[in-house]
Amino acid sequence: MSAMISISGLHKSYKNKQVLKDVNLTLGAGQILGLVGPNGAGKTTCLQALLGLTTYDGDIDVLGYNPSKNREKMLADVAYIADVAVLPKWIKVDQALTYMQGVHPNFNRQKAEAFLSKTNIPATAKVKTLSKGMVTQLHLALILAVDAKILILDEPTLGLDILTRRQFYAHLLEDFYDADKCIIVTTHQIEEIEHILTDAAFIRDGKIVLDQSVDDIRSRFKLVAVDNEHLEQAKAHNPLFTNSMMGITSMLFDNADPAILATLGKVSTPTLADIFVGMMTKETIQ
Ligand SMILES: Nc1ncnc2c1ncn2[C@@H]1O[C@H](COP(=O)(O)OP(=O)(O)OP(=O)(O)O)[C@@H](O)[C@H]1O
Repeated sequence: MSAMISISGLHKSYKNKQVLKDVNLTLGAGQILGLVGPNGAGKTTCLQALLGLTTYDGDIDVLGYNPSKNREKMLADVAYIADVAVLPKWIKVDQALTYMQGVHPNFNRQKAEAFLSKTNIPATAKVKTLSKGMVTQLHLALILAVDAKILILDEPTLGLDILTRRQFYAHLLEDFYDADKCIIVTTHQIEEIEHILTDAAFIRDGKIVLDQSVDDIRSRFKLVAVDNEHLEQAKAHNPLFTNSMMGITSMLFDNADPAILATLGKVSTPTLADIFVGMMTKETIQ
């Protein structure tokens, strides 16, 4: 797999505050990476560096371009969407298409119109008269009509209801994604994007604390509903996270011996959200 995006030794500080600390990430065709972290972890700053929107120290290569030096050329093949609330309320649907045509060299207006013709969105409607779901569809039409190799989504579904959030990701897979493209999506709500990700990177206080394929993550971490008589024994195996609820104690283990875990209780594969909570609550990070 040759890299479409390569970030190495990325550091960023605002005044005296270091907000990105030695970030290293690589992404190739067919990968959908979830960059997940709590508020203020550095997700947006990382994407801004990637897009050449902020200064940084370190090396970033996007499709052979250095974003801080060749931003314009790079953006011909990169589509970037911040949260969908950024569409101005006063703009009409057809004006939004004209705007995109003006700013994006690879925007295909016919493709956007064909997508919109399958919705109930009138071309002359102003954004402020559309429901949130319709705004999402309009946003999708704008994204999908950009013939980009890389799609960068920063909290794309912030403020949308659960149905429209799900619809957004379903369309993304059906209408944008293919094996020649890659996508980075940031979110706090990992449970909603877990099913579309091939890879996940967890970021905490500007540091990447986990970066692996979802398959590898699922085989590395295990959740055990520990039998009461084995609690002390289980603790001795250093669980990453322990949660007791309604008389059941669940422990999350990282890279533990499956044969030992099986003696402690019922073993299952945790969701990425479970692992995220475990990694974020851990006091010290190796
Ligand atoms: N322009 C700026 N000037 C000073 N500090 C900034 C600036 N932009 C971001 N920061 C700081 O950098 C850190 C990372 O911010 P960033 O927006 O990248 O986090 P995030 O993970 O995207 O957070 P959220 O999920 O809340 O959007 C925060 O501590 C933030 O206060």
